[in-house]
Order: sequence, then C-alpha cells, then structure tokens
Amino acid sequence: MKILFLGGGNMANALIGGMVKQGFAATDIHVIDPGSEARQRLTESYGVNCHAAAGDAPAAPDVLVLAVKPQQMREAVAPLAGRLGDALVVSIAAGLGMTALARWLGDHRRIVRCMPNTPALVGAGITGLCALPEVDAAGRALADRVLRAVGSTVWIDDEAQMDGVTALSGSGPAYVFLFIEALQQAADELGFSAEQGRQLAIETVRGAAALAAASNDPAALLRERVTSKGGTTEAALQVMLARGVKDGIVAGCLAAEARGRELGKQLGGD
Ligand SMILES: NC(=O)C1=CN([C@@H]2O[C@H](COP(=O)(O)OP(=O)(O)OC[C@H]3O[C@@H](n4cnc5c(N)ncnc54)[C@H](OP(=O)(O)O)[C@@H]3O)[C@@H](O)[C@H]2O)C=CC1
Ligand SMILES: O=C(O)[C@@H]1CCC=N1
Repeated sequence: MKILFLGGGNMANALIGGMVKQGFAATDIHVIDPGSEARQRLTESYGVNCHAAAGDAPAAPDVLVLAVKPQQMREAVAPLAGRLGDALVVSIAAGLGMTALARWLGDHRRIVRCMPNTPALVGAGITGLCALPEVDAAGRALADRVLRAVGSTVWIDDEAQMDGVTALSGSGPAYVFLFIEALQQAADELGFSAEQGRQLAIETVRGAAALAAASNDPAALLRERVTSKGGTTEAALQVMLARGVKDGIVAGCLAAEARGRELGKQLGGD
C-alpha cells in the first residue's frame, strides 16, 4: 500500500513516526515537502521517500494524507487535482471542510477528514474521523487502519463537530503540556532540581490519566478522593478555581472551536 503525505511538518512526523514503529514499511511511505530541512529530518529519522515537488512523487497513491497548514492547502493540492485516480484522501487540516477540498481536488470525493494529535508519535494518539458519503465501508476501514496504527479512533457523523474534536483532542496536548510546564515551574520554586520536577510532574499526569482511563468513576469523583477536608489539595484547588483555571480551560476550548469554524469559512465558505 502506497501512502503519500503532502507536507512533512510536525504532524506528518508524528504520524509517520508512529506508523513506522507500528510496522508500516518506510519504503511504502512518500512525502512531498518543498523544505530541504523537513525532507532531511524525515529521511534521517524514518527512511521514508521524500520529494521536493508533487511532480516527483508517485501518482495515484492508495492513500494521500494532506498535512499542510489549512492556509497552504488550496495551493498545495492544485498540482494533484485530476491525477489522484481512486486514492483515498485523508485530510488532517484544522477547519477545512470536505466540500471545499473536494472542489479544489477537481471534484474528487473519496475524502476522509481527520483530526489526529501529536501523541500519535508514541502510539498514544486519538483521532476523530468523518467521511463524505461517497466513501464506502472499505475506504472508511482503510482510513481507520492508518490512524489506528498511531492510537485510537472515534468516528463523527456530523462534520460540523470536527471543529469541536480539534478544540478538545487536536489542540488538547498543548493544554496538557501547559499544565506540565506549570507543575515544573512550581517544582522549581519549591527547590527541586529540573530532573526531579520533570519526573514528579510527568508521572503525576501519566498516573492520573491512567487512573481516569481505568476507572468508571467520573473525573470529579476521582478529584474528590484526592481532596481531604482541610488538607493540601483543597488549599490548592481553592486558589486555582478562584483564579479561573477551570473556566479558562473551558473558554479556551470554545475559542479553539470558534477559530476552526472561522478558518473553514475563510478557506472555503462551506
Ligand atoms: N500540529 C498538530 O498538533 C496538529 C496539526 N494538525 C493539522 O496538520 C496540518 C499540518 O500541521 P503541522 O504539521 O503542525 O504544520 P507544519 O507547518 O509543521 O507542517 C506543514 C509542512 O508542509 C509544508 N508545505 C508548505 N507548502 C507545501 C506544499 N505546497 N506542498 C507540500 N508541503 C508544503 C511546510 O513547509 P514550510 O514550513 O516551508 O511552509 C511544512 O513543512 C495542519 O493542517 C494542521 O491543522 C492536525 C492535528 C494536530
Ligand atoms: O493549532 C492548530 O491549528 C493545529 C490543529 C490542532 C492542533 N494544532
């Protein structure tokens, strides 16, 4: 199976790294990226085939993963329009609707819109997927197989909800990294070494996520079990909530969703 990536940046690296670790053959993976540094990084890290321009890459791959920035997409796909054969197009671009993309691709409608996230690099991604009605069960299964190589998948019926997926899990790792940064800053202020702070912060996030995943209890109950009356956690949460931490996170997610919708309107109007 030939898989062609258009764009070899951060998210393509995360997906390709995860796929190669899961046994996808590097020789079957091709990447188009005009940047020589991007191509060198991919060749050296994973041994995939890199091309500077679309004309050098294999025509009609089995799967074409569109991994350029949404604002770069229209120009980037233009050389591919009309030469895709039966390829399954998997777009990971935030905001960009499938109707506009189909138009840009010369009315190619075998399109699956996905929203993965960077933990794909370590096989712990989560991807939301949504397909045009023209994509048959085999096409959906193929997209699912590619994305499941780098984590779990969730199918979404209504494309309008893809901006919500982007806001939660696409951008979500950045929110978690911000939280880890904050814990490490606190560790520093409390006199721990950088390595001690890193270990205490990261293992706490890893352990709490593992406990939440393994438990049927809601997160609020798990939180209450840590929070002894008159204890240290209560002291912390009072300050955090008073400073709007939880409301800020919810409002931030809604802002991300709104930005996705705005991008979609600016790009294609669909
Ligand atoms: N980063 C993330 O966590 C996630 C990103 N996404 C989506 O993935 C897509 C890529 O994001 P990300 O990897 O972060 O972005 P990057 O900017 O890191 O990667 C995009 C790459 O595409 C290259 N490029 C630009 N023009 C072309 C072209 N015409 N043909 C081929 N390649 C081209 C860019 O080169 P240059 O830098 O020289 O312009 C760059 O190397 C976006 O649409 C984003 O919405 C989805 C989920 C999560
Ligand atoms: O910030 C962005 O627009 C992209 C989409 C989700 C994560 N990164």
